[in-house]
Order: sequence, then structure tokens, then C-alpha cells
Amino acid sequence: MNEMTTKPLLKITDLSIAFRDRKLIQHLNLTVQPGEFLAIIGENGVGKTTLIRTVTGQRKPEGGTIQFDVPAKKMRFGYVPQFRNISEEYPLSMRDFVELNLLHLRPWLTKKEHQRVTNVLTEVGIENIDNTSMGQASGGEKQKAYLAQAIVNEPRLLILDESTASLDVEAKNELMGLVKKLNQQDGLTVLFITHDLPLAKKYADQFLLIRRNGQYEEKPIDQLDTTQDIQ
Ligand SMILES: Nc1ncnc2c1ncn2[C@@H]1O[C@H](COP(=O)(O)OP(=O)(O)OP(=O)(O)O)[C@@H](O)[C@H]1O
Repeated sequence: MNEMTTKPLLKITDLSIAFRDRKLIQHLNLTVQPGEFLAIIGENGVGKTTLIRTVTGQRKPEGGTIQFDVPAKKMRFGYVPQFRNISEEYPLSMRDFVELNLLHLRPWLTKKEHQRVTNVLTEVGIENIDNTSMGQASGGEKQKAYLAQAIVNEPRLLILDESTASLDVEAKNELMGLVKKLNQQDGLTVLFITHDLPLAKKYADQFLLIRRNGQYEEKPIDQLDTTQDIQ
């Protein structure tokens, strides 16, 4: 065996996803290497979010297998959702919001965890507004808080589910720049669902394009045609 071969972090084999007789993804084979940055693209309704829910174990596939380089129970995911406006009355501060992802362990934080929260707030550049309430923060700041919350428990796989949609160009690039830094410096593996093809091209290494008929292609990002219409 070639000693240089690394075990894929994620290996999807012959995966099929359907809702009753509505077939979405069919016979998908995909490997994601540790440290890879994969953009997942495709028109509305082709099954991108359902694929992610299947990868994270929230739903069972209709066929095929999903394997990680550790037992599935031990796999740690980070998830950054699409931007949604939060009520201005939302009471939690940016820091409280990030801490939520550690408080499921017990209702308080250890000194080490408190330091970890400070570190991730600094890493995403919101440590100076950590007492601002989430409801008062700008869209870009809210997404940074979601990113900090996603990375606070040191995920192996970071999932961005249209996390840059509705942000302005500057905020999009700021968020993706932070993600790219985590990817390059810490080797964090990233799955980035997006409709923004130029943004995918700028930051990802590979792309998975899922088509409406269940077919797909996976290629290096430099082969992505950013002029095609994928809405
Ligand atoms: N629980 C469910 N029961 C039945 N159909 C569902 C269910 N969840 C999703 N669907 C359907 O499956 C299809 C794929 O949905 P999904 O959200 O995975 O697509 P998507 O590619 O992420 O789309 P978008 O780009 O719009 O977010 C859609 O037509 C959706 O309506």
C-alpha cells in the first residue's frame, strides 16, 4: 500500500436519497480528504441540504453508505446556517451565543473552555463586541458569531449551508477568508453549500455539482464554469 495515501475523512459509497418516489441523489460516490475544501452546488431542490442532513446522520439514506475516518458517533461537525434575521430583542450576547455550544456538556464553563471561547471570538474578530447582543449585531457579525459557535468545540468537518447568502460582498469575503484560514492553517475540512459560483471558485479546492436528474460531477475547482445558471 502506498504510504502517502491518507484515509479519506468522509467516504460516500453508492448513496441514494429519495422522498417516497421522488428521487434526489442517485448512486453518489464521493471521497473528501482531510483538509479539503469542497463546494457543493446545484439548483434549488436538487438535495444539497438533504445530503448534508444524511452525512450528519440526521436522516437515513435510501441506499449506500457514509463512512468517516473515525466511528460516526465520534465525528464532530460544525454548522454555520444561512443568515436569518434575529429579533433585535434577542437577549444573548455574542459571547453567550458562542458558549451555547459548550454548555450542553454541563451548565457552566471550565476555565479552559472560557479561554477557548475568548480564543475563537478573537479568531473571527468579534472579541471587542462580545457583549453586544446578537440581535443588535450586523449581518456579517452575526455570521461570524455562528462561525465562532461552530468551531468552539473543535469540529473535524465544518459545514457552511449557504452561510454567505444575503451578505454584502465585503462581509461574504470576510467570512470566507476566515474559513479559508481555518482550512489552511488548522487543516479544517470544509463543505460549502452555495449558489455563488464565483465565491466557490475563489475559496474551494473541489466542487460537487448535483444535477436535477440525480447525476453529478466532482472536479477540481478550476474546472468550474462560473457563467452557468445555477439558482
Ligand atoms: N422531509 C421532507 N419530505 C419530503 N420532501 C422533502 C423533505 N425535505 C426536503 N424535501 C424536498 O426534497 C427536495 C430537496 O430539498 P433540499 O432542501 O435538500 O434541496 P437543496 O438542494 O438544498 O435546495 P436549496 O438550494 O433550495 O436549498 C426539495 O424538493 C424538498 O422540497
